[in-house]
Amino acid sequence: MGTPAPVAIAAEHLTKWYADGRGVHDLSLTVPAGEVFGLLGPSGAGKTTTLRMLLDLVRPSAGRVSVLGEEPSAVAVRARIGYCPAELTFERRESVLSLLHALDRARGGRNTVRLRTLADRLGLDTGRRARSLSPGNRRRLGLVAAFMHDPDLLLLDEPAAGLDPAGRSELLALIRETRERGRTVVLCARQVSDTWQVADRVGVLHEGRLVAVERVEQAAHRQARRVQVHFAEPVPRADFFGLPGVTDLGVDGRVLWCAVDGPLDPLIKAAARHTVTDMIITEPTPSEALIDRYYTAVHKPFGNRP
Ligand SMILES: Nc1ncnc2c1ncn2[C@@H]1O[C@H](COP(=O)(O)OP(=O)(O)OP(=O)(O)O)[C@@H](O)[C@H]1O
Repeated sequence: MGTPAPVAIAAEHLTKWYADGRGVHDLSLTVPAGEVFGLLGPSGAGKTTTLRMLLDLVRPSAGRVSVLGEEPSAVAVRARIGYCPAELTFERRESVLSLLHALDRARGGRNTVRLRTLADRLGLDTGRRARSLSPGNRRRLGLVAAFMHDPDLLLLDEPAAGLDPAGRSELLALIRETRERGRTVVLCARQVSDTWQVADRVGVLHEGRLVAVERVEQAAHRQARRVQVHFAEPVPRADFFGLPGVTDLGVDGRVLWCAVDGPLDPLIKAAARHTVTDMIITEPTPSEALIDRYYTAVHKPFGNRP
């Protein structure tokens, strides 16, 4: 038997109860080292609470979690994590550069070159005063602070919020490079948009429960294909009604359209009873598939637990 792959995060029945049943409930999830994991969910779903339990900023009410093989409270593990919170406020008058240098010194002072490179890449003006930064620049500063010591685990809460398209694509490039070096990234987002481009897997949180976990590349394959069939003569809709895997069926004279989840064989056999002149099959893009799975999970949990 081979050596098991290292695990970055192992959560078992992780729970944080707030009043009125809010919080995070019974979350079990394993994130292997070297994975980019997207935690998706609408506002209030429990994304931030989950990250805060990984950081020991919130203590679980029940269940347990290990981070990089340790308890989240272990001092040694803190230095190996980079965290960019969703909300960033800076009260200090000093410049962005002084702030970053102070943070670097606190971490052992080895990353002055890397912090400048990161600031340049993300377009952060390090001469400005930290407390006068725009929301987009606060996000850039938070990202530089999270990435600059090249941590083993990055926890990024809404990392693309407030960034312009150039900043977003630089962030995605940074996340990809981070994964190539074997680091682990967990990113939380309300929207699927950027996440599918960079995540290996996504999990969907809904009302504090992890209702789906899916590999991004599999989401597209598991999604129904759209099929359009053209016939030489008009066909009756009844000939195609109730075929296994066929939904959203429509027939208008000589054209039939539908969605097919699973084998195409039943549809092809039914169509072959008529003269087929054309057949067009479209696969959903990973983005369309994920958005669809996401909304299915949030509105009708499908129980695909990790
Ligand atoms: N300190 C707290 N006291 C009471 N309830 C809280 C506390 N922190 C979070 N909650 C509640 O727990 C639930 C999950 O909140 P959380 O901030 O984790 O969600 P989220 O998915 O990160 O949302 P958003 O996308 O809006 O940041 C929400 O209903 C929230 O109101």
